[in-house]
Amino acid sequence: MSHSATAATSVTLAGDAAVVTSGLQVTRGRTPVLRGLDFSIPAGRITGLLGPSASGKTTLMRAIVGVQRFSSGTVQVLGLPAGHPALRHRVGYVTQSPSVYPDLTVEANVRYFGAMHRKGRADAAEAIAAVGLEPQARQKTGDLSGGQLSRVSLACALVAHPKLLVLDEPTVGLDPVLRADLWDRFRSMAQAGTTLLVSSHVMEEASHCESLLLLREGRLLAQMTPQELSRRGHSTDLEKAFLHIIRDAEATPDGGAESSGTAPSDTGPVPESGPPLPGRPTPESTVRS
Ligand SMILES: Nc1ncnc2c1ncn2[C@@H]1O[C@H](COP(=O)(O)OP(=O)(O)OP(=O)(O)O)[C@@H](O)[C@H]1O
Repeated sequence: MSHSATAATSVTLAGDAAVVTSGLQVTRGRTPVLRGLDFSIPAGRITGLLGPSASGKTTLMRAIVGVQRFSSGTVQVLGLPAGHPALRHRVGYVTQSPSVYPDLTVEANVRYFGAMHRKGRADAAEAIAAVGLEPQARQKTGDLSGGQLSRVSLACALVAHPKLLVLDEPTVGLDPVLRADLWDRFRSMAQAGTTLLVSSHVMEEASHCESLLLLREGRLLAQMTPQELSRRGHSTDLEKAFLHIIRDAEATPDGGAESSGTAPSDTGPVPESGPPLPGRPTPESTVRS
């Protein structure tokens, strides 16, 4: 067993797992993107999904929320296959590109998405306050800054009170104060029982998470706590620690992957795929290969 494989088992799962993948393989175009992932995400915690650009973070998130075909393996979300219709009101997904209607006000956008989940005015107001956009509530979304737009998108997901919230780089473009506020918000959501999966390029943000999935080239290098990352990577600087782990993995014969599989063929079976998420006005809301 490789060093990283030992680390991969070292996060203790308390209670139920919100997400469980087994042998997950995804090919996009002709490129094998996820190469056999086996892991669990603990319920009611913040799990960070970290890895270099193009390591497969977005693809993995898409598979979890049910908008990504996979070539083989399984993904269980809150006890159901990813993309199951019963998950529509229970899983929230915020993509990297804000998916909101620019001609509507912030409030109208959030109320629109809230209505799809049978949520009303008070829920919308709460979600807008949670992302610090009360002063902009009556402004047209198209007139907002990039960081504000991202927060509208987040509010549109928060309004549904999802049990699992999947966030693709939610803090990009936010100033340090807003970033800290958002992490506080994520922490209190987790304390209230929400499971959060948050991707980031910024290793410093790993310290806000209770569990980390470290991806590289479509393989799971390790699943560990930030403290373990620091210890195993021999640095309190998590970026340096991650680099150390990557180099360590490169030095092992199997690349240090927690699990790996044969790259699937383009024409391979598609045992499971899910329906689009409802109501997201974005091309992300289609199941694609
Ligand atoms: N629609 C697509 N068709 C073909 N290949 C794709 C498609 N989308 C993504 N890929 C490839 O899949 C790989 C993983 O992409 P993905 O977006 O999942 O990575 P990521 O870790 O989220 O990257 P980043 O941090 O830069 O957003 C990349 O090599 C990318 O080029």
